[in-house]
Amino acid sequence: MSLPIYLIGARGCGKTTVGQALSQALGYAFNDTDHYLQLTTQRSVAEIVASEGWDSFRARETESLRAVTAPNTVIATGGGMVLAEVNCRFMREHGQVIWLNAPSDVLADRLEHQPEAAQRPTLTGRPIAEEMGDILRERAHLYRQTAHHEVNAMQSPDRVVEQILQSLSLARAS
Ligand SMILES: Nc1ncnc2c1ncn2[C@@H]1O[C@H](COP(=O)(O)OP(=O)(O)O)[C@@H](O)[C@H]1O
Ligand SMILES: O=C(O)C1=C[C@@H](OP(=O)(O)O)[C@@H](O)[C@H](O)C1
Ligand SMILES: [Mg+2]
Repeated sequence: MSLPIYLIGARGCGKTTVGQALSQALGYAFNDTDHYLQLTTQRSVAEIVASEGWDSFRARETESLRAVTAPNTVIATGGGMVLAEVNCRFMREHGQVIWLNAPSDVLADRLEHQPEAAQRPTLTGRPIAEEMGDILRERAHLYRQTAHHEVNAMQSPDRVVEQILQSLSLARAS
């Protein structure tokens, strides 16, 4: 039995994409807190936020984190998971936490190509490039202090997976 692996980081850093590939590489299950929420509520993130507001979405997100936590599982979290200290503590106590780090211009570029508006309603009302700059300024310290390992997310998904595996095996060996 191995501890769950949590992927954290801002929108567009690749948590969902890399998480699926990492789970296959390890032979683990895969889960995603946003997918879990969509499945259990039958609503998109945008619909939940529009009808209940962000505070309610954040409360549901905390419940999802607990619900999807299981051994031998890779868990892609939503970008705002670290906003609640209780979530940060929970992830550090229950598994290995990996931060997929990329600069705001790279994130904005990915999100402009693949906005997935139902999954990512605006956080600030500002244009995406400015929004991602604001978000990283606000959250970078939370990602940094919550993560056991930081990985450069500006590489191909396969390379990111390799780097994560390397970080985890080095951690096990030491
Ligand atoms: N390492 C990567 N290199 C290039 N594009 C990526 C990478 N990881 C993810 N993407 C692309 O960026 C977008 C957001 O990826 P996603 O996995 O949904 O990110 P997150 O779950 O962190 O918001 C998708 O279009 C995806 O194909
Ligand atoms: O950064 C955020 O606050 C959010 C990121 C989204 O997930 P991804 O990071 O998977 O896009 C989703 O949870 C929601 O729109 C809020
Ligand atoms: Mg995602």
